[in-house]
Amino acid sequence: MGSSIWGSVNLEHPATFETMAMEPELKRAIVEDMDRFVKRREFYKKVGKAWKRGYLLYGPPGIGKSSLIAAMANYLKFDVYDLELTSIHSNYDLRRILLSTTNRSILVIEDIDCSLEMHDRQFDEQQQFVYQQLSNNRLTLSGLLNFIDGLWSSCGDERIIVFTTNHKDRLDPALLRPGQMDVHIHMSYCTTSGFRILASNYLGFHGDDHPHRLWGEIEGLIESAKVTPAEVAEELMMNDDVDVALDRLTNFLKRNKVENDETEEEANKIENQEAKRQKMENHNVNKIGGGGFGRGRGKG
Ligand SMILES: Nc1ncnc2c1ncn2[C@@H]1O[C@H](COP(=O)(O)OP(=O)(O)OP(=O)(O)O)[C@@H](O)[C@H]1O
Repeated sequence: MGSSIWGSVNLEHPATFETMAMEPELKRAIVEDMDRFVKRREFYKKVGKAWKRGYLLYGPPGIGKSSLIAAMANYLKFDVYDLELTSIHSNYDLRRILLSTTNRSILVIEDIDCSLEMHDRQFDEQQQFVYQQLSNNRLTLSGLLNFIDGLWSSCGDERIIVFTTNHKDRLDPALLRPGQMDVHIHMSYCTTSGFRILASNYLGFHGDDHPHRLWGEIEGLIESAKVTPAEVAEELMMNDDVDVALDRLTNFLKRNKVENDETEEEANKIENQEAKRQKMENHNVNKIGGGGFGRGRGKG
């Protein structure tokens, strides 16, 4: 690695599946999937497919997508290449970049929703540029995947490709078809089990062994507060003192819960008003319909 064509990748990222704040079943499913994948050399050869597996990680920023990639790489002992789409200026570039990656590696393409069609027109100049580069070469992201497939079926073994997005709903449906990305991983806001892991990571504190006066309150708030593991981590890192750190976190969660409740209330109000307006409109239409605009009722 070390070449400027690659985005910055922290090879020393300490994340492991033990330190990931994620649901245990989801972690288990990912580990089992990777274990199965690395054992299937003969299978891929037999069916004549590139020995590769694609993962799509989606969820809001700060949910731990980059941390999960690091945990996967640390588990498999694979290298990580973070493909900077902005460094691609032609098919030739793409080919050269891909050929410089090694087997037993993870190729990461982050924030793929930003490099797709321009339907939402929220692109900054750099993203516009990438889009133009891709479309000038008639290369869409699903084309990019096919290109990678073709290349790897001839000269690539044990490859993982990870795409990340904050907005799965904005993706080109072609990318979501089976065969493009094998596993879709939804990463959600911090849960009770996630909080326990973060408290252990950042404070070395295990609530089950030494119940803390705020433990129950935090667990009661954490899911309705809808906060990301990164936000929880930030609060916990603010102080080494467990009492102070958990106090800070409790207040943070309370503030978030109040904000969420208010937003929800506002949304419900708007929804109710809209339903009422719709009902009135239907009522008026019925009235007008019944009142004699029907065909053939004029006096002629
Ligand atoms: N799910 C998680 N489990 C454990 N630690 C996490 C998790 N999510 C975030 N963190 C911690 O919070 C720090 C800051 O979060 P950051 O926004 O960099 O996360 P991330 O992995 O880049 O998330 P994303 O890629 O989804 O934005 C991370 O370096 C990591 O230590």
